[in-house]
Amino acid sequence: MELREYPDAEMMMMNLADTLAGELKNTLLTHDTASLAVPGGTTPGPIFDSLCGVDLDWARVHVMLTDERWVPESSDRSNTRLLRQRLLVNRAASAQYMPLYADAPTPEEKLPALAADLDAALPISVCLLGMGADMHTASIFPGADQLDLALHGNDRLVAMRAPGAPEPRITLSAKVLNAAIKRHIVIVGAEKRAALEKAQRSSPELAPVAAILNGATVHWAEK
Ligand SMILES: O=C(O)[C@H](O)[C@@H](O)[C@H](O)[C@H](O)COP(=O)(O)O
Repeated sequence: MELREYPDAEMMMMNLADTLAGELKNTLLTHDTASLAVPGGTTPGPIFDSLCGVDLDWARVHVMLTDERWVPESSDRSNTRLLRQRLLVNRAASAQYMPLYADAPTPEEKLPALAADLDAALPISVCLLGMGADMHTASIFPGADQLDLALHGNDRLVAMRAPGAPEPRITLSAKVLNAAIKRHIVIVGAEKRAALEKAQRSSPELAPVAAILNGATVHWAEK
């Protein structure tokens, strides 16, 4: 794992948007399409604000989430809603979005169809992940009902319920995340930095982010 420290979060977000854009451009030089996986939550909005204005051939880019909360787009909790507001706009409006949600009461009902659709966009070219202070990443939470499958199984997508998550989730598995050609993790604040350090000394069962640190670049700013 490589750790990049930044003087402040604003600079980090702009710098990271440039890095992701450069990696997507490089991928498009040698491939017909590229894929970008991004987290939801509260951290990545400013990255999306910069990235959506980048001049690249977005029509050849598949965009997906690393994980989704099982709620419709009308909910404030929907990660898709965040993407539609802040990433899939401006130049990036022509990207091909691959949703991890479909209208059904539970994720299990739609899992096979959503996983089959993802195939066209795998392996992920550029993957950005967030991390919670409880050391979850994507929706791979400590104590989740399908933790073992998400960490060690061959499935691309896993439906999860976890004590730390208010609604059912659907997440890319560690296998898919680790197959990404470029992997970045973005965290802000002293609490998450301490959690990252703890995760480096822990097993993935207790600290799921540990499962995807090898080969990743972690970007951190205190505030
Ligand atoms: O849907 C989600 O919640 C995310 O994809 C999740 O994995 C997120 O990245 C972390 O929980 C960090 O969230 P914050 O950025 O809000 O701290």
